[in-house]
Amino acid sequence: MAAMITVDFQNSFAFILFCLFSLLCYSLFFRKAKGSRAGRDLPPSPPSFPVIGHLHLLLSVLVHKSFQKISSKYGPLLLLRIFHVPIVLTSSASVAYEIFRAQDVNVSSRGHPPVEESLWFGSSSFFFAPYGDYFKFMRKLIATKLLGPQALDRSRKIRADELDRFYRNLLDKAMKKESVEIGEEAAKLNNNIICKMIMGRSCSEKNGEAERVRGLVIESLALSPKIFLGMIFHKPLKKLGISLFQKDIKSVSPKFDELLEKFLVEHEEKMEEDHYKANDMMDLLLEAYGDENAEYKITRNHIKSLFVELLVAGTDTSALATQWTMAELINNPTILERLREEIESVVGNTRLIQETDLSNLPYLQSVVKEGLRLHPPASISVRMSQERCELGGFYIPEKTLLVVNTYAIMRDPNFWEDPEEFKPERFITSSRSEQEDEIREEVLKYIPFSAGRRGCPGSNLAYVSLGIAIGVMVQCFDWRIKGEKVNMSETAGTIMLAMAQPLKCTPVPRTLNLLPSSLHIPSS
Ligand code: HEM
Repeated sequence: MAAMITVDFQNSFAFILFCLFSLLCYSLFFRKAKGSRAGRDLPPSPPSFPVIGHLHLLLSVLVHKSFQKISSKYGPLLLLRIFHVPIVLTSSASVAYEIFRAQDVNVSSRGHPPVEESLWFGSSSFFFAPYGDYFKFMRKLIATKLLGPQALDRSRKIRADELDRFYRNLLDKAMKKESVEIGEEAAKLNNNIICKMIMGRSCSEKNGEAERVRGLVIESLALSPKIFLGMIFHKPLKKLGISLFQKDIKSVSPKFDELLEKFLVEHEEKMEEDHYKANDMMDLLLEAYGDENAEYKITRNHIKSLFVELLVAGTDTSALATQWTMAELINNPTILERLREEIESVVGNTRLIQETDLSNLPYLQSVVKEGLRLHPPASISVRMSQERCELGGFYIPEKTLLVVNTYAIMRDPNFWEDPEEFKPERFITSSRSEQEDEIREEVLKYIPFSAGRRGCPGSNLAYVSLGIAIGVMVQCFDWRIKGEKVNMSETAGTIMLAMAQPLKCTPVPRTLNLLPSSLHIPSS
C-alpha cells in the first residue's frame, strides 16, 4: 500500500524550520563521508535549494505530479536530497524492471517503522517488516488462507452477500431519489468484505462498531503523510534523540487496540467451544499464536497490526478506484453503453452480475484496468535498498530510499498511446505477441499494485471487488450528476490519490426483471 504523498500541514513552515535546525545539527555533528562508489556515478540530481535540497517537492500537494514534472525535465532516474537524506526517484518502466526484478530481494524492505510502539506501522507491523522470517511466514499465510486465488474461491459467498447488500442499499436510495457518495458506499462494501474475510463477521452497524472501524481507518490514513516523513527522517533524527510525529501516530493505536482485543477475545471464546473448527484468518492466527511449535512464533500484536494494515490497505484503495472509474464512465457515455451491452449479453437482466461472470466480461475487466492505470490510488511506491547496487548504470548506496512513481510510469507517452485518455479498449486490442510483452521496457509499464515480493497481495481481491461493484452499478442504474461533466481534479489529503470533489450522483433504477432467487439474503 505505499503511495502517493501529499503534505497539507498548516504548520509546514514551523515544520521546515524544525527540520532545518535538526538536520543542520545532524549534518554538523553526525554526517559521515560517503562510502565507495565502486567506480560508478550517482544518478543525476536536479537543481535544488541550499540546505533543504528537494524538500519543496515533498511538500507539494500532488507529490506524484511534482515528481512526474521533474522527471520529464531532468530524466527518468534522479537523485533527490531532502536535507542530506538521499532519495532515488524513478519514473521509468525499465528502471522499475531493474528494481522489482533484478533487485527484488535487495529492495524488499521499507526501512524503519516511524514509531516503534504503535499497532499501525510500528515494530509489529507487517507492512514495515523487513524481508525475513516473519514476513515470509505471514505473506505465505495471507496468500494461502486469505488472498490467493483458491482462498478467494472459498470466500466467494461473503462477497456475493455483500454485493446484494450494496445493491439493495443503492436501490433504496434510488427509490427515495437520494444522491450517494460513490466512494463512501464503496468503502462500506470493501470494509464489510474485508472484515468478514478476516474475522468471519462484519462490523455491526447497530452498535456503532462499523462506524468506529471506518473512523479509525480514516484517522490512520490522515496520518500517512506524517508517517512517510517520519520514515524518511527516522535515522538522522534518531541520532538527535528526536522522533517525528510520535504523539500523533501513537494516538490512533490504543483505539484500534481496544477494538481488536475485543474481537480476539470473542474468537478465543468461540474456539473453546466443543467441535469448533477454525475457519477464518483470525482463528488461524490465534492457533499459530498458541502453538509452541509454530513455524514462526507470532505475538498478539502481530495479529492486531496485520488486521489494522489489511483494513487500511484494502478499504480506501478499492473505494477510490471504484469512484474514479465510475467518474470516467459517467464522463464517457459511449464507453458506459458498450460496457452495459456486454453485461446484458453475458448476464442478462434476470439476475445480478456475480464474480463468476467476470472472466466472461473482458470489456469490464479492461474498464477496471484502465481506471487503475489513469488513477492509481497508490501513486508512488517506496522501498529501501539493503545493499549498494546498480540501477540504470548508476551507483545506488546501501540503505537508500527508492521511490517509484507508478503514476508517471502508467502515463508515460513513450509506452502509452494517448496516455491521458480513458480508453479501456487498449487492454483488449493488444496486437503484441507474448514474446514482445516480455521486452524489458514494457513488462512493468502497468503497475497499479507495484511488483515483486513486496507487491500488493490484495490485487486479486481488488480486481474482483472493483469488477462486481462497477458491474452492478452499470447493470442496475443510470447515474445523474449535477452539471455536464464530473470534475476529475486530483487531491491527496492522505497518501492516496483522491478526487478533489468526491463523486456524488443519484442512481436511477433501470428496468430489470431480477428473480428473487437470484438475490442472496445477506445475514447481518
Ligand atoms: C485498488 C486496490 C489496491 C491498490 C491500488 C493497492 C496497491 C498497493 C500497492 C501499490 C502496494 C505497495 C507495494 C509495494 O511497496 O511494492 C500495496 C501493498 C499492500 N497491499 Fe494493496 N492495494 C489495493 C488493495 C488491497 C487489498 C484489497 C488488500 C487486502 C485486503 C491489500 C493489502 C496490501 C498489503 C498487506 C500490502 C503490503 C504488502 C507487503 O508489505 O508485502 N491491498 N498495495
